[in-house]
Amino acid sequence: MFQEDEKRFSYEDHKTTADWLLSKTHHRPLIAIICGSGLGALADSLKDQVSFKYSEIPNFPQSTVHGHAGCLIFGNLNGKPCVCMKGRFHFYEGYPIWKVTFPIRIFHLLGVETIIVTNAAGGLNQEYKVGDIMVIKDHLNLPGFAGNNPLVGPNDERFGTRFPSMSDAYNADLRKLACTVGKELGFSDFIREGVYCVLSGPSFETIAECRMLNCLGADAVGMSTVHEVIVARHCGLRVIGLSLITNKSVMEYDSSEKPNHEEVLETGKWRAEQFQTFVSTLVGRIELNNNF
Ligand SMILES: O=P(O)(O)O[C@H]1O[C@H](CO)[C@@H](O)[C@H]1O
Ligand code: HPA
Repeated sequence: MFQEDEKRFSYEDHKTTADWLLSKTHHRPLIAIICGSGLGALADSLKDQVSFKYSEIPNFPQSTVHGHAGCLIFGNLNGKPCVCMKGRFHFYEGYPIWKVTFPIRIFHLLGVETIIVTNAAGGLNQEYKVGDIMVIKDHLNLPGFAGNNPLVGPNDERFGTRFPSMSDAYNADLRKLACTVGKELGFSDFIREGVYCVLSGPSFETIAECRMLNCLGADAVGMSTVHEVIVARHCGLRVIGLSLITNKSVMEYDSSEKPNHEEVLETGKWRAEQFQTFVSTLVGRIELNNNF
């Protein structure tokens, strides 16, 4: 399970990447956004863009999944200075978990205060429909139960404490704001609040696994986000998570439905405009430098 043959990045390695980026752009982002599968169009709405391919950024991993372009984009969204990952890294791509979460500490060193983590997810909650947007209330870190937590290993106090709390992982004020913004936009019919569960993937869940996860309290399931959130909270970032329900999890043995990545990307395209409006309006309303 652990892929620890590579040397971990030190604090200084992270500084090298952050300083390189700061020397190449005049932008000083306070909000970071991670685009989930098929949700990369979100990054295109940034104004005054400065963009870097992951391949040109020192120490950055590469995106290998269809629907994850592999660009870091700086710019303004609804008047707020942002940096946007158009493409994230997943454990199933073969990266050690500390590499999957590497960009989060870079955001921290760039001066980011708040992170918006988005993903595509399967809907376990039987009331959820394809196209619903779930504001993440909490998570289940199933790989973490087996010791796969991105904070395993030596702790560098310059990033954060050895034992960070996760009981407040998803900021309550931001969750409330997201629900208010959803109502104001007339999106109430498809805005939900629920629990996201991460699995390592890349295989989708079996029917028995979906049933089990739902019994455990998960409303949606995916293969990302949680590790990023743990590292973000460790270094003091404020977090809001949004899942686009791209497919219904298969819960019945007589169903002929099969989850697939094409459907995930298609739903992303179908909901793209409203998803962008939602995130952009939310960004416009986030208060910055407020000592949360
Ligand atoms: O979580 P994101 O990156 O949005 O992608 C989700 O979609 C892919 C499966 O279709 C998996 O990578 C899953 O995690
Ligand atoms: N399962 C896991 N990850 C996913 C799914 C799913 O059904 N849909 C999108 N990402």
